[in-house]
Amino acid sequence: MIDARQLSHEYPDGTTAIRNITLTIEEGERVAVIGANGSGKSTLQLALGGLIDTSTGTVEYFEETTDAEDVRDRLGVLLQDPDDYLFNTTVREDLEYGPAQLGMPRQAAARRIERLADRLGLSGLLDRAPFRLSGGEKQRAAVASVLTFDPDVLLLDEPLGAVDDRYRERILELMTAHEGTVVLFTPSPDLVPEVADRVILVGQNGSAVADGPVREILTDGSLLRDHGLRPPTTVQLFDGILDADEVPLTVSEARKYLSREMR
Ligand SMILES: Nc1ncnc2c1ncn2[C@@H]1O[C@H](COP(=O)(O)OP(=O)(O)OP(=O)(O)O)[C@@H](O)[C@H]1O
Repeated sequence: MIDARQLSHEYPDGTTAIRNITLTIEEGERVAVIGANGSGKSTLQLALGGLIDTSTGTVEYFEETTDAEDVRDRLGVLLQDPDDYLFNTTVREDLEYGPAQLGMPRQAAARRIERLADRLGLSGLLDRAPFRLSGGEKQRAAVASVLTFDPDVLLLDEPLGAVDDRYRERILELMTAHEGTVVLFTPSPDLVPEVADRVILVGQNGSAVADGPVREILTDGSLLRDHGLRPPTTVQLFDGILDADEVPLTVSEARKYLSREMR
């Protein structure tokens, strides 16, 4: 789906944000790109989404093209700042924008928007001006706006930062239910096992320092700490008590483990 070769990017002020990153993301994969603040995740997302011209390297999409504009309708890129998505007069218009750009039939688009608005608690806010939404509402509206046109690949930069637990669950469910490929960029290892089966760790110098199965990377405390992160809370909790191959990665796995043990 996405084949990136030797991506490096230096911003005009001389900051090198990503260094020589090569990665391939296959159809249907669920990948989390993790890294500390400033490690280069957002820059990598912009590069994979074809929104910056990197200093070096190429990205090939769907074995077809290296020009993201040719496949814009197949890429759902959610940037970190919801304000980048919400620029129309009302939330409804923002949600209608993507499908309209792509020529989706009006009725199908309306049904999709209604369903997403319902799932994300936006139904009562559709006629509101986006700048009059709360931070979490804006983020939910931005998530809805990339899902409206059902892209083959979702590239989501921290889609959960501002939302409360109820909508966090809903967004995770929508990500899990998405039939295509999902790439989540996040500084929070805790989130990763909820959505991904593969992790790419970006080190603080902007290079990809590890790429592998979720359990292998998230239970490697020293690797994560070396790059400014910590293992998920449950892994920390069971550190030294359970082996890496049995340690619960999520709260629900931990509950199952404890209820079995305490029976
Ligand atoms: N427009 C810019 N001009 C100059 N430097 C930038 C620019 N945007 C980001 N950087 C720098 O590039 C590096 C990588 O930033 P990036 O936003 O990609 O990191 P990140 O991993 O997404 O961080 P966070 O977790 O804080 O969102 C940082 O050192 C940052 O200061």
